[in-house]
Parts: sequence; structure tokens; C-alpha cells
Amino acid sequence: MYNVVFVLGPPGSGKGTICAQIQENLGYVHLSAGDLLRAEREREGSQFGALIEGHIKNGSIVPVEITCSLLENAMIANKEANGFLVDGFPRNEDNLSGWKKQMGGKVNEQFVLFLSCPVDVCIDRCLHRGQGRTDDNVESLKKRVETYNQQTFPIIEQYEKHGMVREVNSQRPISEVYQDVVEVFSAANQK
Ligand SMILES: Nc1ncnc2c1ncn2[C@@H]1O[C@H](COP(=O)(O)OP(=O)(O)O)[C@@H](O)[C@H]1O
Ligand SMILES: Nc1ccn([C@@H]2O[C@H](COP(=O)(O)OP(=O)(O)O)[C@@H](O)[C@H]2O)c(=O)n1
Ligand SMILES: [Mg+2]
Repeated sequence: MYNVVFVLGPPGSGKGTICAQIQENLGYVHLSAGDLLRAEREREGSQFGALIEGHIKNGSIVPVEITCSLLENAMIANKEANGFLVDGFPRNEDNLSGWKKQMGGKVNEQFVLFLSCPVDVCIDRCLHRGQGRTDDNVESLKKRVETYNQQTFPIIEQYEKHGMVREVNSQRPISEVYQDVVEVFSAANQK
């Protein structure tokens, strides 16, 4: 059984930043669904490159069969990990149902780390992220925020109903956010 922590929050809320620090210090392996999709988009011989780029530019969500297989392959390649930080997934109903179908029974879902941050702050961070992403522009960001509000937030609410959400305010200096996140992990792993 793989331990899994889902990391969700609006684009620019700091998911990747915090996951990198947790990976460094707590032995969890960081799996960013967005990074995996971007790598698949660049992979020579991939049949999904154009489809992935279309969704990324449009801020819409790639069909789960593609994303979930990328995640599972990355988990199989890192069997020795204490657990996995699944960053930016599940982002909609399709992601959630496809994950349950493919991964249900193979994973222990520990909790959902929800990094909450006002959307205007998040957009500003993305516009200054400097990673040259094709979707860090005002037009794509508008659509990404809409997708987040309409499709991703309801997924967080579903997990909330099951008492699985740990919310951390990420509109603060990274070191303060990280400190709170470490406490969440400590509490979860004490059980
Ligand atoms: N707590 C924070 N305060 C200020 N800037 C932050 C904070 N966390 C992340 N950032 C910056 O905001 C941008 C988006 O962060 P990132 O981790 O890529 O977010 P996400 O993966 O949620 O989109 C990056 O440039 C990052 O350095
Ligand atoms: N589960 C996911 C995660 C990302 N994606 C796509 O990848 C884009 C970038 O995701 P990301 O997680 O790297 O973006 P941030 O929230 O980190 O800014 C999303 O806007 C989607 O188009 C997806 O289709 N399905
Ligand atoms: Mg990210």
C-alpha cells in the first residue's frame, strides 16, 4: 500500500514549493500531476502531446486515464518512498472517479493538504513565477481559476465531508506555511 497525501489549492498557492520542501525533509516523493503532464507533452513519440498542450493552455483538465497512469508509473518507479505527495490531483470528478477505479485498494489516502490563498494573490504569483510556462498568462490564468472554482473546490469539499482536509493558509511567508505543514504531517504520522 502506498501512502498518499493529495496537495490541492488554487494555481500559485504554493503547492510545488511546499512539496519540494516536504520531499527534502520527510522522505515523501513529490509527484506533480502538472509536471508529469508537461514531461509527457515533451516526450518524443508521445501520442498525447498536442492534447495535453490544448488542455494546459485552456486551463482545462486532461482525461484521467492519461494523468493517473503517469502518476501510477511514477509511484512504481519509487517504491521505497515513505509516501507520495500527489500535487494538483484530483482536480475534478473525472480525476477522482478514475483514480478510485485505477488506484482504489492500492493506496492509503492519508489526508488532503489544502493550501488556501486568495485568488488575486495566486494570480500575481503565477505571473511572476518566471518558469516560462505557456499557461502563466492572464488569459489562461482566468480559465485556470474558473476551473479551480467550478471543478476542483467541490472535490476539496467532498474530502472535507470525510474529515480528510487539513487547511493551511498559504498567504504567508513560505517558512511559516512550511512550519504549519510539518505539524500536519507529524500529527498524521503519529497515529
Ligand atoms: N508563501 C509564499 N509566499 C510568496 N510566494 C510564494 C509562496 N509560495 C510560493 N510562492 C511563489 O509563488 C509562485 C507559485 O508557487 P508554486 O509552488 O509554483 O505554486 P503552485 O504549484 O500551487 O502553482 C512561485 O514563484 C513561488 O516561488
Ligand atoms: N490533475 C491535473 C493536473 C494538471 N492538469 C493540467 O496542467 C495544468 C497545470 O497544472 P499545475 O498543477 O502544474 O498548475 P499549478 O496549479 O501548479 O499552477 C492545469 O491547468 C491542467 O491543464 C490536468 O489536466 N490535470
Ligand atoms: Mg505547481
